[in-house]
Amino acid sequence: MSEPTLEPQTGPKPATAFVVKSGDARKLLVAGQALHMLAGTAQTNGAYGAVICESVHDKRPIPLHYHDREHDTWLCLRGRLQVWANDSARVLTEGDFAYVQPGDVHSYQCVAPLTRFFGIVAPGGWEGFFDMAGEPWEGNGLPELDHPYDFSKMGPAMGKFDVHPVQQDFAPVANGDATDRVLPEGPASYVLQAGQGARYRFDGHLATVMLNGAISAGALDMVTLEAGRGAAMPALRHATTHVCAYLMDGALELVLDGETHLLHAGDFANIPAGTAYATRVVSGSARWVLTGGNGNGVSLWSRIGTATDVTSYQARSGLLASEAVSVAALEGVDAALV
Ligand SMILES: O=C(Oc1cc(O)cc(O)c1C(=O)O)c1ccc(O)c(O)c1
Repeated sequence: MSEPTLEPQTGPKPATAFVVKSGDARKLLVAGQALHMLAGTAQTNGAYGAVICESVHDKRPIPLHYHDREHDTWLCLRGRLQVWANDSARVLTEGDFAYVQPGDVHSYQCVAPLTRFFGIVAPGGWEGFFDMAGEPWEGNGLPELDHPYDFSKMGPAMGKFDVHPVQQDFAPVANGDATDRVLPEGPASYVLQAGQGARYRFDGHLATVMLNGAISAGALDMVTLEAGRGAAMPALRHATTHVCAYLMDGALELVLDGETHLLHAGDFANIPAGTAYATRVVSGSARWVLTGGNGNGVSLWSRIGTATDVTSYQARSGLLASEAVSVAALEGVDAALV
């Protein structure tokens, strides 16, 4: 398995399986925010770009804008992240998620000290915006609030990367309501509060669907998984779906293409289509997010699991991991037991 090459992406390169340990990704400074470039279009076969974004505290929101084709997501990991979408605004805290569909006007601002989010933008390629608008950031920690930033790069980058600024007022922020606790049934921009969404239990795991293909027109599936020590998934492989995993809490053993990795909070794994991968929780509990693009492979969780109202994972079945997955349940899903 090769090491990640997260240099600016200039052309297609084959996607490889790799792990990026917390803090080891290439970093860019864009308008006071530090972007950790986890995977780009070359590593994901065009499916999406994956970043961690952190800020000491943004002075102002990103200008209101829309994209013709990009799907934007924010999963708040720490602090307070204000997100505007069309005529509404919410403050996200840890575990809250927001999705904005192409064409919808949006913005965001990190509004508490040291706010951090995991972001996926689909399809891949848009993350080149950060290379064009930003500068390399080698520092540990974050830039000071008054760190200089050359704003002259922002306009050309917006012009090149499908960012259409919109002159309108920022909506006032409102508290979340019941609509923030359910997934929309079709294409729509929305906020989903932590732990809400469609939940499924599967052999000691609790899977919470944050985004699915019905909402994102097939572009993305995102699922948060939580499980206790010993919970295991058998080796699976997707024919077309590109998957990545980002660990939020605990420790997870990941067997990736036959190589065993121990992931801790903040670690990221890139899992291209065709790569066999299996997971086992090796701490008291663990929580991670799986993102799938270029296919519906990550939707397997809503197919093999049992829909539930409970909000925590349950005991394991005691079956071998490979016996717990019903092959029939995978029909129509881009996932196969290895
Ligand atoms: O960083 C994201 O977006 C932007 C940041 C800027 O400094 C200027 C911009 O115009 C944008 C933009 O969205 O166009 C970003 C990062 C991560 C993520 O998941 C996103 O959805 C957006």
